[in-house]
Amino acid sequence: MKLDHIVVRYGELALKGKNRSHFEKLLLANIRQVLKPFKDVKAKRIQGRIIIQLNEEKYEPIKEALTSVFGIYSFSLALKVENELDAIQQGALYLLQQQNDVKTFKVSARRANKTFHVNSQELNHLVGGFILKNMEETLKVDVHNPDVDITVDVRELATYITGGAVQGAKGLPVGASGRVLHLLSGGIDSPVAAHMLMGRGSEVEMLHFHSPPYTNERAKQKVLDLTKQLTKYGSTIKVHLVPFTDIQTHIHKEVPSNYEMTIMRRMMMRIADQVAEQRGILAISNGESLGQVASQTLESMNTINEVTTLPVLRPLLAVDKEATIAHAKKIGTYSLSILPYEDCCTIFLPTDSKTKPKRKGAAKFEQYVEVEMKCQEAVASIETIEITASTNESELEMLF
Ligand SMILES: Nc1ncnc2c1ncn2[C@@H]1O[C@H](COP(=O)(O)OP(=O)(O)OP(=O)(O)O)[C@@H](O)[C@H]1O
Repeated sequence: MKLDHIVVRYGELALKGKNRSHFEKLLLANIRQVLKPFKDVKAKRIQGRIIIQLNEEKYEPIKEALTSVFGIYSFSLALKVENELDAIQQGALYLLQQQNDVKTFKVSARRANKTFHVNSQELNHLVGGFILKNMEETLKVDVHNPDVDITVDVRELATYITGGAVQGAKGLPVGASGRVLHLLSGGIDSPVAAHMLMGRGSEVEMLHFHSPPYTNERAKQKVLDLTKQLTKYGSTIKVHLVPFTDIQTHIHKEVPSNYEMTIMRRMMMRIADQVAEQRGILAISNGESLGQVASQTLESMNTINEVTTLPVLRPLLAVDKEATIAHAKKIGTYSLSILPYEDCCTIFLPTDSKTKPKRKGAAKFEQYVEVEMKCQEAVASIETIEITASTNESELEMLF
């Protein structure tokens, strides 16, 4: 006997009625994506579960990969046996024998296959009784708080027996809620905001503005490394790199310093709007949090938002910095984000940025900026890179 299967359960998905099959397919595709580095595994859908066959692959690294995938409620290492009472009893006994220090247990049987001749209640008794007969006398049944809960899941073609579940990332599978164009900098906040959107089923495409030679290759590399880290959560991610030097130098020359930041952000937002339109994306997102810096006041958001009619999603709007940092540490982006780098927003950074810029003021100073032409040029020069969970270090470096 061999514990060489994983049973994956999904929670919220089950609530989604007619969309269920679509979501299941997405989840399966996302699971397959993160399992790509493991050559020997196979994942398939069966009656409300996803079953992963490990073959010769080890469980631990696969467990690690699965805990990140949004849409998984929980999963368990499982023993697959024939739909026969004897095989189920032997399997459950074997599974319990693999565990250390077990004083109490219970059996939770579920019969998705109603043609199986024993119902769930009877199965609990028959399997529990068999275990008690064949284990030491000190072992007891505890239905409320057992050391081990043996689940027996009788499916159409086979029965899966498990002895405990690992919590999944929950949420919705990436892609279930459409696509969002996310403004990704190399800072702490925007990767966290992207991760939160992914958790609600959004597929994110990244838009990053860089200004060589003021920002260097390492800054670009950092954004790709952050994106690569985010692919762990269940999808491939496209990164659109926008050359921004020309626009920034132009603004720096033509606009009074206290409106430079606002006009620069409006240009970013216009470019995002155009890219979203081209790609059929319905919303833009960023890592802004209310009141954090000059550009993140309500007045500033109001003035910057004016240039797009698309919804601008701000998952971190009401989140404290401390909580954002804790989140970044949890998802593995923090150590990358704190590496020193030059963001394009910090070059030529004026010290007198208006914290309460007005729409009228912005429109007035934009008269001196070739808004349309500069945005079009920038959009035409975008470089797009697709990153997957299996893109390795050397491939990331070769992208340049
Ligand atoms: N170079 C950039 N490319 C794309 N988006 C950017 C860039 N710089 C900033 N942004 C977007 O604007 C938001 C606000 O940026 P800002 O520099 O004001 O704040 P921040 O606290 O440094 O944010 P972060 O930690 O996400 O960099 C970022 O969260 C990000 O969504």
